Amino acid sequence: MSKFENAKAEIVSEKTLADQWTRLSTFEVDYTDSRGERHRLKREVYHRTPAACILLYDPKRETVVLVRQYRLPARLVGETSWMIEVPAGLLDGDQPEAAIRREAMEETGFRVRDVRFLFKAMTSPGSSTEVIHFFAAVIDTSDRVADGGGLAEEHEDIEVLEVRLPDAIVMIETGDICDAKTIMLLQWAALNVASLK
Ligand SMILES: Nc1nc2c(ncn2[C@@H]2O[C@H](COP(=O)(O)OP(=O)(O)O[C@H]3O[C@H](CO)[C@@H](O)[C@H](O)[C@@H]3O)[C@@H](O)[C@H]2O)c(=O)[nH]1
Ligand SMILES: [Mg+2]
Repeated sequence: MSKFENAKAEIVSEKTLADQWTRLSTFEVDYTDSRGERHRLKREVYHRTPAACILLYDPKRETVVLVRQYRLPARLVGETSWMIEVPAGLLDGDQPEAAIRREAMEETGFRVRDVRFLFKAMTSPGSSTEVIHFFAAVIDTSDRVADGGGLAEEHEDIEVLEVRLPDAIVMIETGDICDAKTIMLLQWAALNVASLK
């Protein structure tokens, strides 16, 4: 039996603090803790919309397709501003699989054939509603039908990289790759490379 069997949480108020690119709100929650004591908690939530990301793996060359782009928050914590990540994007109202096919094409120029859903994950559950759907697809050089690079009208400026999987794993250790969804997919690839054919 969990210690939270008798715990309870009831939202009593929500106030929007900012409502531009992403809504930020503050909540009051009446929380009855595991000892039966009641407290009023304050919690700020960043209402991120769902997203999807994908491991694109070429088994013949043992390479993964990664993208590099400007990420302001990375710079604010002292990381490089041009982060290396797996292709990813917001669902923008589409189903996760349709969205990741679209993003793979826009960002990398790869037309993916069979897409495998792996899992979904909340990326920062203490403060953000963000849920990312994780996918994998096997690709080869003939699947690259465009340059990628992102949408010019959204000022996306994306570099497409093809990196050998063992080198990408080393880049996690050196800190050259420090994006969580990318680390998760590369580690999944390292564990499951035999099933990617
Ligand atoms: N106007 C405006 N545009 C923004 C802002 N923030 C991002 N954008 C634009 O919104 C678009 C989002 O591109 P997507 O490819 O759909 O999303 P993403 O940024 O790659 O998101 C993925 O990575 C993020 C960082 O790891 C994840 O947070 C997200 O869930 C997803 O996985 C880009 O064109 C970007 O320039 C903003 O504050 N204002
Ligand atoms: Mg993107």
